[in-house]
Amino acid sequence: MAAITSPSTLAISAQHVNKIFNLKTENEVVALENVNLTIKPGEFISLIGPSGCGKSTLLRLIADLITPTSGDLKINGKEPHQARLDRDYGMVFQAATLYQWRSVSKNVQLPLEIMGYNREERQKRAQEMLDMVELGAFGKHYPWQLSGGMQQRVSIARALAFNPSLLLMDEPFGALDEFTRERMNMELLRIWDETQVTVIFVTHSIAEAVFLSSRIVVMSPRPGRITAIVNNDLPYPRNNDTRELPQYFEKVTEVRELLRDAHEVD
Ligand SMILES: Nc1ncnc2c1ncn2[C@@H]1O[C@H](COP(=O)(O)OP(=O)(O)OP(=O)(O)O)[C@@H](O)[C@H]1O
Repeated sequence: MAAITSPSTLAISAQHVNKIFNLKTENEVVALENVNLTIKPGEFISLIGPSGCGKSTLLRLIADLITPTSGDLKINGKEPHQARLDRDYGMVFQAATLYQWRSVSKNVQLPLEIMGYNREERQKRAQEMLDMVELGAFGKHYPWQLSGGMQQRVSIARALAFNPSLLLMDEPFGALDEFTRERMNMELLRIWDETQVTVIFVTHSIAEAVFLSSRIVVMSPRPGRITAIVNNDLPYPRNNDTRELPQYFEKVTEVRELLRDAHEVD
């Protein structure tokens, strides 16, 4: 089931969003302070910043895994809870979180099973998704028979199986070697282009953020704030040649300096 969104609706609208953990206790942590961010459908947004600046917290607020302490947050114009019920997003984490005792195809089918698709529909859709991530021949394999990069591709196939309008990714390639990571970056851009999904991507890597994103959200810690939003007009489609462009290096330097400034404020 596709998440139906009118083209004019923002994918994400965050206005004055605050998140304080352990409010009014001695362990109080201001994880996010006055976050204002709007994301249009089809954008590729990276969240970047040092450890503890609230990147995962922002993603978890969007996914309705936690709720804001104050402020207004809408997903496709809806409350996060409603967006969750409507399955507006799929999620991919750093660890592939696949069920080792289920075949690759059965892992991709899992959300469809929960949503009540019949067996034939599930199998057809899982095969389409596995073809998309170039694992069409691996449906009968088990996750433990696949490399880390292949397992993450299965996670992406599963997250997109029910055609969500948003894909939330929390350091999905952080555990992969540099070479696999660069290949996965290119695969992800191809999938983004094919599906037109809106991506929100958490990363520690400046190079990854610049290669992938149409905009980069720079954050600083204690309290977690957005300190800059960088437009990235490097042309798509991007490929290995993109990484050699002078504009690519300029953008990497720009983001690095913004991160350094954000840290110095701390
Ligand atoms: N459930 C929680 N209870 C208390 N504090 C929390 C909780 N979750 C996160 N925090 C705190 O909120 C702040 C932001 O954490 P968050 O995990 O969002 O940062 P991050 O930028 O994703 O970090 P990293 O890059 O290390 O994953 C941190 O200070 C963290 O300790």
